[in-house]
Amino acid sequence: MYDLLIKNIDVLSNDTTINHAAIAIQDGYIKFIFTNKQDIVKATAESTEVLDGKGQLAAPGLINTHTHIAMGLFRNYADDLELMDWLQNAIWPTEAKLNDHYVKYGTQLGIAEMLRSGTTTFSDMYFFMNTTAEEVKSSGIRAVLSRGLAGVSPTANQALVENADLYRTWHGFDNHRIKVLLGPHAPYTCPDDYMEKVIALSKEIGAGIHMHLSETKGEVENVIKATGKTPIAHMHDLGLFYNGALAAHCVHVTPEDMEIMAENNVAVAHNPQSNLKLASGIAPVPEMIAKGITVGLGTDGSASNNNADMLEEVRLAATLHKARLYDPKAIPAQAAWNMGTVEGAKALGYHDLGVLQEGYRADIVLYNADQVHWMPRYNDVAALAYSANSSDANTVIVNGKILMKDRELLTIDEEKLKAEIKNAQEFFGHL
Ligand SMILES: CSC[C@H]1O[C@@H](n2cnc3c(O)ncnc32)[C@H](O)[C@@H]1O
Ligand SMILES: [Zn+2]
Repeated sequence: MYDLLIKNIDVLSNDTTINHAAIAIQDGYIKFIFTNKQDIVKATAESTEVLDGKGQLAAPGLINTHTHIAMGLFRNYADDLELMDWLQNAIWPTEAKLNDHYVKYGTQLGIAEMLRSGTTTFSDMYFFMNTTAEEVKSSGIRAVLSRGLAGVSPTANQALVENADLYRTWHGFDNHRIKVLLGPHAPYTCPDDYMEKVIALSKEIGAGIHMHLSETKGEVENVIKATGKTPIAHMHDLGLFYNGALAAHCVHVTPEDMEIMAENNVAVAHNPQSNLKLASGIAPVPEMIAKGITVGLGTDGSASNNNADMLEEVRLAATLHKARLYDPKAIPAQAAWNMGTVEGAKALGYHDLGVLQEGYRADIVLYNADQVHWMPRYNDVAALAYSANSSDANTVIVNGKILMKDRELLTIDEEKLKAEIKNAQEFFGHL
């Protein structure tokens, strides 16, 4: 018996579209992709639920490797500022007013937005993460959660305890639908003695690391001034990369940094929209990929993006580097799509996610491809990278479960959510 069969569907598997196929799902995995008519008739009789995918393209769900998802609460709140001004004078004073209630609805807002735009996994770094985990559990989305850690904070040691508790409670939940990492925020908030505690904790409990690194020129200059080394080289010398790491941004990295990253399994979360909007710069992504570094895509928070739409990041990744290098092949459509899916999955430690293939996890988006802006259908990867709208995502499946059907969210009460976000806006007020 199959739990779910999606039939009459075109399936994007790697770089090829398989027409008139059926996807059989069992226990959260893609069991078979059938093309033979008789097999499909038989599987239909053997399935608990059958979805008709007529006119739709099944593609892997998008994977957001770096966000602060509850920051949707501060969307369009403080714009047109560079990173440190934005953090110190707008965001951090406002975040001081956060509590479980607001993080709950901020997280729900982000999950609703992600599901509606075809994202099925997100990697988050924020506060009140037990609440975030509860929202991930109830919504059905996949997530890798890190409790943000700042060594300069009065609650720095308590935050370490909370991150360890988060790991012990949630890591591995629902066949690794939830994973947990440690989240040291950045070199400018985590002094060396604190980083040593983070590394020791990582070794003690076996948790991986997620950290902002080399985001701005100023950050790199300050670390060089203090240590004589770049942030990447300095963190390497402290031992942070003993078991790899997920590094967000890496905009200002040297060829020597890239060697360290490649040799030490440091994966990158590239956030092109946030880096542009905060005027941080453009990460040397083609150069990193050429060195063998795994690069996924992220939105960063919706206060610096200002949305959680991963299809926009795929498009930017495919176009930005062409213009920077005057090279139309710098990041081809397929490479950008892979960064938004299977490469992002690898960056988060999932090696059976991000491709529609037998034996892979069943995180699937059905796009309504029977629309004029998809036609003619020469190349579906190019369509996704260059022509599609994220609202073309019609039905979303995570871990074999349908979370959005015909654009209706099945696990989130959107009317209640919108009312709660209006209340939150009143609470936080204007700057
Ligand atoms: C300690 S929880 C995460 C922390 O990070 C802040 N943040 C949001 N966007 C960025 C960014 O681009 N670089 C560095 N820090 C960022 C967020 O507001 C939280 O305070
Ligand atoms: Zn960030």
